[in-house]
Amino acid sequence: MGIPLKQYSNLLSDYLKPQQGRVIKLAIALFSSIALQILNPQLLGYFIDTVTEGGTTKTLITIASVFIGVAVLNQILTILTTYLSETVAWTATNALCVDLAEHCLKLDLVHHKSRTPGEWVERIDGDVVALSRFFSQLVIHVLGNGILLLGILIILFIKDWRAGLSLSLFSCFALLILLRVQRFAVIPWTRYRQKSAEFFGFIGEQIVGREDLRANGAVNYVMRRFYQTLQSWLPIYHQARFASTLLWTGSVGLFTIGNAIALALAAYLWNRQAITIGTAYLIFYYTNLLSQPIERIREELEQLQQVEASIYRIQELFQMRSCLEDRGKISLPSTALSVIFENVWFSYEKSLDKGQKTDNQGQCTLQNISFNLTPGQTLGLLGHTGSGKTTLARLLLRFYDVRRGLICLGDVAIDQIPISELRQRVGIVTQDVQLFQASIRDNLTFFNSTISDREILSTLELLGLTDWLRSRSGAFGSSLNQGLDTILNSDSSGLSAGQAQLLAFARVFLKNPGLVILDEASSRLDPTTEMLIERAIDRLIKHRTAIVIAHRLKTIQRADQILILDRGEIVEFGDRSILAQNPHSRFFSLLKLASTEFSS
Ligand SMILES: Nc1ncnc2c1ncn2[C@@H]1O[C@H](COP(=O)(O)OP(=O)(O)OP(=O)(O)O)[C@@H](O)[C@H]1O
Repeated sequence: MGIPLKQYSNLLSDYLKPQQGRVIKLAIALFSSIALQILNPQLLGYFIDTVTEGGTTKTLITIASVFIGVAVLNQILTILTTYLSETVAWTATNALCVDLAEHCLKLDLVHHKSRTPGEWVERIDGDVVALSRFFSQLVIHVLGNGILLLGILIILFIKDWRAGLSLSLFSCFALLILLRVQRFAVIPWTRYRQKSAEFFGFIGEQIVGREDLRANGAVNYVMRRFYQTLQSWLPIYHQARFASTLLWTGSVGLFTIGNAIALALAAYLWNRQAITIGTAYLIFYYTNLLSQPIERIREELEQLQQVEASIYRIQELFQMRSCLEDRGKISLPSTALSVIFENVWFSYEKSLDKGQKTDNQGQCTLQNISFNLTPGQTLGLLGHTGSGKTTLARLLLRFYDVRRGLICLGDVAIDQIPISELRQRVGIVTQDVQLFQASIRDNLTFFNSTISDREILSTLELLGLTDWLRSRSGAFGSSLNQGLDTILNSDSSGLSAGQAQLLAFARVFLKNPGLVILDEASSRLDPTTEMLIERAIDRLIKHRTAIVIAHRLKTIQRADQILILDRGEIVEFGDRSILAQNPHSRFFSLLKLASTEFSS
């Protein structure tokens, strides 16, 4: 995989620079603690030599007191280091998480649909959390432990050059071996994280579809897939852990060899009276201490294997680019918007270009679509399921770009309009109303605090939702304003389909768009809700251009123009009243069919 060093340093400088002060304090605390770790054994050696040379009790007590003081100070520094490194880590990972989430939100639907929601969560949150150690400890600890290692070797050289030389050679050898071996564990850890993302994607999907799964008796099937996923995950985890265990075993073996060398060397030098017993103890102690930085560096590098996989996947996400270019600069008029489709071809398949090629069914999703709507007109969009009605609506919001042809809104080509403005001026109500676990106010305004409660309440009044809100206000007192604080459930529980759609109408109303797209609910509603919806539609489309994917006769009768799609092609387009009177038109037949159904 081999991520270039520059990418590590870029990541570090981007997210650690804003907390420079804290990082410096962390480095000072860590380096002071290292200095104390090197100093303390010297006190022990001095203590031993003082005892063997018959030093006074007072001197021994002083040395012991300083030793204890240094040990206590070291503990305090360790606590401080932990606190600072956790703070640095979480501040940096939170910032990275925000950047990644923002980046992903800007990606187009092609990217969003390429992964399940759970996979996205794992990739944005899971991978970033895995990086917390990288930010807080990796660099500082590798550097700190490198310095500790160097300090110990210098002391050993000072004590005896033979001890210094042999243990320096040993340390280099141990580090080289461990560094070589650790590379082999990167691939299993990458596979492990990918599998984890897939697993959470699977779980997320099943939770969202739990009602359908239970209703259709698919629980056993889901459980079987759950076990299968776990079964395929386990061997990958085993491989990754096995690679890490190999590293651990290797390092334990190496340190045992190191200790044996130190013991033999200390015994040899002491026998030849080249060193005192205190120094012999020090050589052994420092060799033991050597294992700490080498082991720590190994541990950090092991973390780096896991982190490297996460960094790789994070970079991959950052490198994803939206297929939609947001370079438009032309603003839309604030009135009702005209709509022009001119020879529009579209296919969901990326490889298909310019509308010449075909999709799985042998044709483009939309083919050669041309029609005009003047400002304020309502278009009734009809067609069999899968004929391309929703796709046509998605193109108007620029969720996808056309392959060929032109779409204009308010006489401006839609790729010339800034995407945020376009989506502000086009309101859509889909069948699948998405509510958030937030107050009614936030659900209606989408967290736009410039919209006043007065505006919200008058919109709800206009749409006939005041009684519904009053029933919600009960728990909060009598004030309707307080009722707006009611928290809604994200899964719309407690709301009928009609009420949820009325709330979606209110949302669009508050946006005051110049074009409204309404994908009417096909389910049958009770007469009262149906009446409320009819009234709401009338108010919503008044003084606005509207495209209504209509399922009910009443709604169709509102349309000025009718467009019928069949397998992505326009098979009829024209004035509703003219088509309704032409017995040869498809619309005439549809009306006849609908009125028969209605009367039966
Ligand atoms: N995100 C997508 N990726 C790939 N193909 C898609 C996607 N969405 C829809 N399609 C395909 O495009 C075609 C048109 O679908 P579309 O949803 O526009 O039809 P529709 O007329 O709105 O249907 P319905 O009335 O059932 O909502 C269908 O063949 C569908 O399978």
